Amino acid sequence: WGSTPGCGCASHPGREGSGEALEPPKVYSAAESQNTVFADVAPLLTSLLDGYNVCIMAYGQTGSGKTYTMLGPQSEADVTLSTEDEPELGIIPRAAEEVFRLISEKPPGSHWVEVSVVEVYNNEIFDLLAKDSGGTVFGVKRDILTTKEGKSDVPLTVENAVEFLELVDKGLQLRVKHPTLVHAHSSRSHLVVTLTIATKSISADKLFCTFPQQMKDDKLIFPSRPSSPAQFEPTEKLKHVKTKLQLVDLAGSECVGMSGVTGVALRETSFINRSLSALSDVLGAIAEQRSHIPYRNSKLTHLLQDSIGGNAKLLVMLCISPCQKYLAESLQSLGFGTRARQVQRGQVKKRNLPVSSKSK
Ligand SMILES: Nc1ncnc2c1ncn2[C@@H]1O[C@H](COP(=O)(O)OP(=O)(O)OP(=O)(O)O)[C@@H](O)[C@H]1O
Repeated sequence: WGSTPGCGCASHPGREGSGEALEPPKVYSAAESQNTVFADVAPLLTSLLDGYNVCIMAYGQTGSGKTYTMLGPQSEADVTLSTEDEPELGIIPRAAEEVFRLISEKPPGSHWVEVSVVEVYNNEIFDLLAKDSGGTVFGVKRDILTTKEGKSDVPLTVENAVEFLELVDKGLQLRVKHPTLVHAHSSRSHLVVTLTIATKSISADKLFCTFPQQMKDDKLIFPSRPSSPAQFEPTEKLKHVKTKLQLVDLAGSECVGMSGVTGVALRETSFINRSLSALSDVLGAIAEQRSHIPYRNSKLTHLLQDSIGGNAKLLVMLCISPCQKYLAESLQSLGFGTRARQVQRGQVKKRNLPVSSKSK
């Protein structure tokens, strides 16, 4: 059937809890360009370099335009993010380009980027970038290794947006897709692309230095002695502060009667619907400020814990079908969006300041 609107509404919990009224959700028509949508998304990426974890996710019924919104047009024959489709590229490639542009404005060597591409399929996490001994990429099942540093998967370092796109392309070849009655190229898994930005930073009690410094081998080098008494260790070891951008193309919420799935696909649908309902429960628990947030009820919410809970900013793109036939599904998606907008948190805290702003 005809394609869908890249309809989206944004939830910015970062402003909530401050008593400030929320902006009404933005609505985009099907004809709106990817460029216009991204122009509204881009400011959130500045927060990433300011020390916040950020999550941008697309939610909606199967076939409603989530993959188009997050990645760009995909066909069975070609799932690559071709630069020929540049005007149609979605949020993920554009976000990577913007992150590297922002980093290029920082002191050389002060930031680096690690990437992981995983899919959550039937409540299991598969690393789509893992290689076998011959160097061939294949999906490997992973456990979530959540640590205090927020490292929850196995990342690779990338130097620029082109390297990033090459990795995402490789991962996309392995993503599980099956035809359904609603969508011929239906994604059967949640795709989670994570960019971890590591920033060299000094500890808070060593912030008095106001003269030029350089970095070498993770040490601060001071070219001359300060005139005031030493308020720092000249060879103070730098801390690496990590913030995380998680870009999520969720599998579609699906009514079995409509999609006509049976067998393996029916099992997939059941896992998809259960994990989406776990995600909704987590947002509900955060919104109600419950003491226990059920992140561990599904691998999806566990994987996203750092970027939807705690000190994080979340943007939800809701994809809504223009077809009257799918009214019930559209209302269900709007219900999810309403829940996301109700999330109330205290003042969002930055993880730390990057070295460039601290040393001014
Ligand atoms: N705004 C748009 N402009 C042009 N084409 C679009 C737009 N949104 C979606 N499409 C097209 O509609 C079809 C379905 O979109 P898409 O694959 O993004 O759906 P989906 O929500 O990811 O589905 P599923 O959950 O089943 O994977 C695709 O052919 C896609 O290219």
